[in-house]
Amino acid sequence: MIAPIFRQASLFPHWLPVAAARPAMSASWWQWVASTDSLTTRLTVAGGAKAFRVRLLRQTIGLPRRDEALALGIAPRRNAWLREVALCLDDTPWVVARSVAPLSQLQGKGLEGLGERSLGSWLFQQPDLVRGPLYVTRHRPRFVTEQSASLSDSVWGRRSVFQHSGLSLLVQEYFLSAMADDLGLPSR
Ligand SMILES: C=C(O[C@@H]1C=C(C(=O)O)C=C[C@H]1O)C(=O)O
Repeated sequence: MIAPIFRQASLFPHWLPVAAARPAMSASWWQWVASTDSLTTRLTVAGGAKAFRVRLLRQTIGLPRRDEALALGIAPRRNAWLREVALCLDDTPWVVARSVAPLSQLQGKGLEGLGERSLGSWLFQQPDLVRGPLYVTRHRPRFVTEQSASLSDSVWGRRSVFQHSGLSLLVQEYFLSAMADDLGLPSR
């Protein structure tokens, strides 16, 4: 039984440690949200015969949101590298993601030229990669709301900070209703 406090996104804190969100989550969604290996690989496998593709929505230099700067431990009014993508199966977005990194840490990493290649595929090839704790939200991804209603129709969102060779990268991923529909996953 799901505790009543979790029924409304407005009563669910913006970001909760993943273990604290577990009572509100079905076992099937837990398998996705609490996983710490490559989401790109998981989506490719779950998609079966469907083609996996990263659709680049926006890659730019701009101000992080305040909560993003806090998560990275950087000054909120400093420009950062921002990347927003939709992870699609047969052109249907299943996940939207927004990644943020401090500009000063990007030198020599080659991320500017990543384009529609998966950031995850690159990250998980790095031998010294360390992933920080996962946090979960029921709120929708605000960064895509102006672009399309279906891109912001999320079931769960999660985020964590990756560390690799002096780079801290905040990766935020929102699992969309279209993914739940295609995979027959529950509404929560
Ligand atoms: C972190 C991963 O990378 C994925 C790919 C992303 C991209 O290309 O921008 C963004 C977030 C992820 O969903 C992963 O595969 O686990």
